[in-house]
Amino acid sequence: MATMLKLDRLTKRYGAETVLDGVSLSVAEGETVAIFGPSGSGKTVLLRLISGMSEPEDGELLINGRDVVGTAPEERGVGMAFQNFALFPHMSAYENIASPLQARKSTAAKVKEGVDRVARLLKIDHVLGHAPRQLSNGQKQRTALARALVAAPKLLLLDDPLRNVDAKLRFEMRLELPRLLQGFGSTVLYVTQDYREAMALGNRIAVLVGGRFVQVGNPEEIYDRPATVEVARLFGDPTINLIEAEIQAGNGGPVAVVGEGRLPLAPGYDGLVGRRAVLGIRPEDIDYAEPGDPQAVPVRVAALLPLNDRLVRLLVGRDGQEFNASKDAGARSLGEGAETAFRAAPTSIILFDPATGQRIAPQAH
Ligand SMILES: Nc1ncnc2c1ncn2[C@@H]1O[C@H](COP(=O)(O)OP(=O)(O)OP(=O)(O)O)[C@@H](O)[C@H]1O
Repeated sequence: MATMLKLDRLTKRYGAETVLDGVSLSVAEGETVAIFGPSGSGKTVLLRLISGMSEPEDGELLINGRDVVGTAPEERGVGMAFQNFALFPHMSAYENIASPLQARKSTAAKVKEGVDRVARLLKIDHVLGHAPRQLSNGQKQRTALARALVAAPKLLLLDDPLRNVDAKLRFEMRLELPRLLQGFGSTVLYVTQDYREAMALGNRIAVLVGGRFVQVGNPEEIYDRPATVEVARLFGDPTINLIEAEIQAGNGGPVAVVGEGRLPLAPGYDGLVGRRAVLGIRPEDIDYAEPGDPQAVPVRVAALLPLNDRLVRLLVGRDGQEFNASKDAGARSLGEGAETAFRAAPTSIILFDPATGQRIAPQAH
């Protein structure tokens, strides 16, 4: 598939601060890549460089094979929608959406056809006559999105477009948007601070931390095999459990010593025996065992916390170490104060180097 966007060692500085530190990324035509990272990591700056609103200090930026550094924004064929909606207040929703087509001097009939089509898709066709102040936040956000989509740009940049909408609409849009974007055939860069949104919308996710891509991969890859402890912590709610432990040789293979318990590891980790590692165990991967089970970690249920549709148990080991567990306890009665033990399927345990934070891949067996 053709490459629509290519960033090569793109660097942006503001004074002494390097905000983007040599980022490289190739995006295929028709692909949606979610740019995900914490606040201040450089996501908006990156979109501004691609759109031409600012210029890099170093590196290359190609759109459709053409080097666009130094070219005007309107020559780049890029559409944008931002988190703050930025609608023209004195124009109706219809006129707002129509403005990019009118700027191209399309005929009135073509403009109407284009606006009606996106408005229907985004379910705002009944409010096209309203001024922005007469629209709900969700409708404003959809109007801004419609305006970005109407000109069918080859490359669409969306900067956290759902940040300011309520939770219910955000949930709906998370489900709807991928289909919608696909329908337009655009290549999309989608900036978000919400890992769920990144996972739902991105064919791939580029994780931006401190102006660098720390991992680029598909959602499953990043969730199951995070490149670093930092990436592991950014994905998942409750946050992944991180436990530093010594690796020893057990009867059937390597085990991690956690408090008074032992957790069996995948056989590919037997090269780590005698070393320390950070274990990453996702709350949904924690299973329960009998309190005396030698292949589990004895804990007490310290608290029960409802989270969305689940119940999260805060487990405390004998040495005071805390763990979050979100799996259903099945027939076990694990109320507050219950004594139990936990285990996790060896293949679900992710290991990291305690010094560098990098993931340690299991060796093939
Ligand atoms: N025009 C500017 N002048 C100086 N510094 C800037 C400018 N624009 C951005 N920065 C700095 O660049 C860094 C990255 O900002 P950016 O807006 O890209 O973050 P972000 O990842 O989009 O964050 P958020 O998710 O909160 O929107 C910040 O430290 C910010 O202060």
